[in-house]
Order: sequence, then structure tokens, then C-alpha cells
Amino acid sequence: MQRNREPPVPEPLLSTFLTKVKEILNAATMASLPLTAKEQMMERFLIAAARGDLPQMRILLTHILSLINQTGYSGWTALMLAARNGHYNVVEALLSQSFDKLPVNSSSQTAYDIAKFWGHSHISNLLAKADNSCSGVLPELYFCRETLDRQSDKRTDKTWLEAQQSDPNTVYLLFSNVNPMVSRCELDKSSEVPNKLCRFRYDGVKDLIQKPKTKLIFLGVEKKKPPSSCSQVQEGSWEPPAWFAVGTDEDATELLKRCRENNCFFPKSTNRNLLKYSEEEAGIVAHARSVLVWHDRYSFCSTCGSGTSLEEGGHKRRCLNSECRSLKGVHNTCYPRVDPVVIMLVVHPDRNQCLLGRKKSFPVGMFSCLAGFIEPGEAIEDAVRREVEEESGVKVGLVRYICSQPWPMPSNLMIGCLAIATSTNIKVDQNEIEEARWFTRQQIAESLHRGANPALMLPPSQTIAHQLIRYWICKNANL
Ligand SMILES: NC(=O)C1=CN([C@@H]2O[C@H](COP(=O)(O)OP(=O)(O)OC[C@H]3O[C@@H](n4cnc5c(N)ncnc54)[C@H](OP(=O)(O)O)[C@@H]3O)[C@@H](O)[C@H]2O)C=CC1
Ligand SMILES: [Mg+2]
Ligand SMILES: [Mg+2]
Ligand SMILES: [Mg+2]
Ligand SMILES: [Zn+2]
Repeated sequence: MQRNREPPVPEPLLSTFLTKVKEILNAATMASLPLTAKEQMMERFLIAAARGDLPQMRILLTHILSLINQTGYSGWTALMLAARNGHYNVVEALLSQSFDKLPVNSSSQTAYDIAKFWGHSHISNLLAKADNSCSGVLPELYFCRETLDRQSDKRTDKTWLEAQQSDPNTVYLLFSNVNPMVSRCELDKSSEVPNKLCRFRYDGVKDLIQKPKTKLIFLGVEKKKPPSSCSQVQEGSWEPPAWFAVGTDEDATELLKRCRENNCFFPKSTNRNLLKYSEEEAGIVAHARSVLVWHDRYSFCSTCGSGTSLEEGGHKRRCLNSECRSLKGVHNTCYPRVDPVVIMLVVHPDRNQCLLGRKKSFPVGMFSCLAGFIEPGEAIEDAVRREVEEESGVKVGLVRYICSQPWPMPSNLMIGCLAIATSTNIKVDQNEIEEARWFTRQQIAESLHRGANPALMLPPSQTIAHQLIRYWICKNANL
């Protein structure tokens, strides 16, 4: 039966993997291994996928779940290797997991293409079904995980908020000039290790939150439930802990003394540093930072210039002048601002190239999607067409919304679109954009896999620009 057949692992994959097998055999448990052992685990995982060894894959995944996202030689994923060698059960098991499948290898082939080419029609049919459901193509975007339940209805409940503040389980995050206090694992200072938010209890910040200049923002309550064995859960008295952000401009060195850990610091407020959190914490930082920046910049009423007071768990500023127009009718000046920005991947009329541009401030060789602020009274589609034409001279027809991302620098909402160009001549504005070019799918695929001499460098994977580009590569821009 084809399903049980053991076809050879494709060359040169086999030789690449087998040279590492000796090292792999020496591998001990993950906890005691140095960082390179992760790579060995990855090789073992990919070899197991190529051989159809599902039990071995499952064992390896219990050590490091992220193995499922890894790519090996020429961008081959476990899914592609299993598809190449006709391992239906492995493909099926992988598809049942939610993971960020980089869908093409550096030859621009998807697992579906590979299964089809090698005649494994039962597998290509399975992959086609999964692809149609669109699952796994777009991973959850950075800053998008809602770890906390915002419970916005509680923001007006002063009694409840006060009770939460002094609750011993409540979590406080400390921000100095809109930067959160974080700790970094002493053992590993490499850039891959995320910064971890320092968490305080009421006793650690009691004095600080009573100061009039401190901003206290209610962020929400934890979504995660404790184990059912917890006595409070059994009694029915358990309540999820509330989280607050504490914004202060007190001396940072003094603030650091509050923390028992000695590896704490306030990272500088750069875009790069804001991309250094775990997925769980990035969304919390995005929420807290955007609100705190707003308080920092909008302390006076923008309607009459009077002083304002913080309300609704820090999500509103009310004018202290009782005659002020902002207190009547629609008072949108009282709420934190969110600036909508369109960001678009413009696809060439031949559907095989895409338009990317670079600003002067970008690192050498980096190109990204064009983007621009939506103007008042403008629809998303019109903003896409206007910004693309302003910045590159290219005209756009069809526009399709794909996904969005909060971008707390300081409070943008990135609205990600695919757009089909109706003209191809490029004339950059030289003001916002230094250079714009059409890149082929092949060039983009090579760059995604960091090939030897990529034609361009893409923005980091945490950005919606990167994810839109991956999405296009995978979905063939089937608009
Ligand atoms: N997450 C991602 O993948 C990406 C995110 N971005 C973000 O998108 C945002 C917009 O992109 P960008 O190309 O700069 O936008 P634009 O092309 O609209 O150009 C920005 C210029 O427009 C002016 N402007 C108009 N409205 C606003 C507003 N509401 N806020 C600020 N400036 C405004 C500014 O002028 P001036 O400042 O001179 O007054 C600014 O120089 C940036 O903040 C950028 O960080 C961009 C690309 C990728
Ligand atoms: Mg512009
Ligand atoms: Mg722009
Ligand atoms: Mg603009
Ligand atoms: Zn006012």
C-alpha cells in the first residue's frame, strides 16, 4: 500500500541530515543542553518527519513545541518532508496542530506542490482541503494575543476597581516614562530571549499608586483559570487576578530598587525593543503603552485647555471645566487615540511580482510594504490607492483587506491589505520613500529563507508587513 511504502528521503536532504546524526545521538535532555542542541533536536524532528516516524516526532515535540515551526535545508518543513515521502499519517497529524507553517521552501514550492509532484494524491487532496480553509497561512500576529480579558464594563465600577487594587493577587506592571520594567535571564543575554515583564503585588507599589501624578491603568483580568483542584475554585470564590499598569516619571534607578530580582531594567523606547517580548506579554505591552503615551501627551483638555482627571480605569480623561463642550454630546476627545494606518502589499498585474519600498531610515537592503495614515473621511480602499500612488506612482485597482495589527509606536492600528496594481511604472516620491522596486516571488521566497545572496532583506517576522508578504507567497494572490 502506498501509505506504508518507505520511499527514500530526497537528496541532498538525506546527506545533510545524516552528517549530523552522530552529534544527535549524544543528545541528552533539553533542560541541560546548550543552545546548539536545539538545532540537533530540529534535525531529529525533520528526519523523523521524512521517515514517517510519528511516535519519535511526538516525543521531540514534548521537549520543544516550537520544533513544529522549524525549517531545515532550503526551507523544507516537516510537513514538506512528510508530503514528499508520502507519509499521510504524519501530514494529517501535523495539520491537526495549530502552527505557523512557512508555506513555501526556497524553490517556491508548498507542501501541496511537493505531494502533487511526487504523485501522493491522497496527501495533496488533504493539503488542498487544509489550504482552502486558510488555516495556518496567517499566524497570529505579534501584539495581537489578548492574554487578558479587558472587562471594559468594570472600568466604571469604582468600588470593584478599588477592591482589586488592594487584592494580594492583583498584578502590577511598572512603567517609567512609558517603558515597562523588565528582567532578562542572566544565563542567556542573546537577543532571542524575550524580555520578561516584572510583576509587582500591591505592597510593592502601594505608595506609588497613591501619588497624584501616577497613572493607574486597569488592563483586565487573567483569562487563564487555575487548576480545578484549587480550593477557591471548588468553593466557587475564585476570581481571576486583575492587572494594572502603573505609569510614573519617578527616578528610574529608585524604581529599580523596588524589584527583588537584580537583572531588571527599563529598555529604551525603540521599535526594536518593543519587539522583544513573548507573544503572551507583547499584547499587554501594546495596550498599556499606547494608553500611557496618550496620557503623557494629552494631559490638558484639547477642547478648552483646562486640566483633566483620569477616569474609567485610566481609559478616559474628563475635562475639569464644567462648561466645556467635551462634556456634552459626543466627547471623542476624552478617549485614548488610535491612528488607523493602511499597509499594503501591491501585486503586479502579472501576479508574479510585488512592490516593496524602502525609507532612508531602513537598514541597508531592507524593503517593506508601503504604508500610510488614513486621512479623515477616507475609506480604507481609497487610502491604499492614494498612498501607493503618492509614494510610488503606481496605480491600484482591487483592494482586499487581509488582517490587522496594533502597532504601539505609539498607537497605530495597521490595516493590512493586498492590492492589485493597474500600472507598473515606478516614480518614488523621494520624500517618504527612497526607493521602490518590483520583486519576483522567487526573490521573496529566497529572502524569507535567508538564502545565500538574497535580493532584499525583509522586515522582522513580528511585523504585519512581513506577514502580508508571506501570505502572498503562500496564497498566490488569488484575489
Ligand atoms: N508594522 C509594520 O509592519 C509597519 C508599520 N509602519 C508604521 O506605520 C506608520 C505610518 O507609516 P508611514 O509610511 O510613516 O505613513 P505615511 O506614508 O502616511 O507618512 C507619514 C507622514 O505623514 C504625516 N502624517 C499624517 N498623518 C499622520 C498621523 N496621524 N500621525 C503621524 N503622522 C502623520 C507625518 O508627517 P510629519 O511627521 O512630518 O508631520 C509623517 O511623516 C508608521 O508609524 C510606521 O511605524 C509602517 C510600515 C510597516
Ligand atoms: Mg505616505
Ligand atoms: Mg508611507
Ligand atoms: Mg500619508
Ligand atoms: Zn475642556
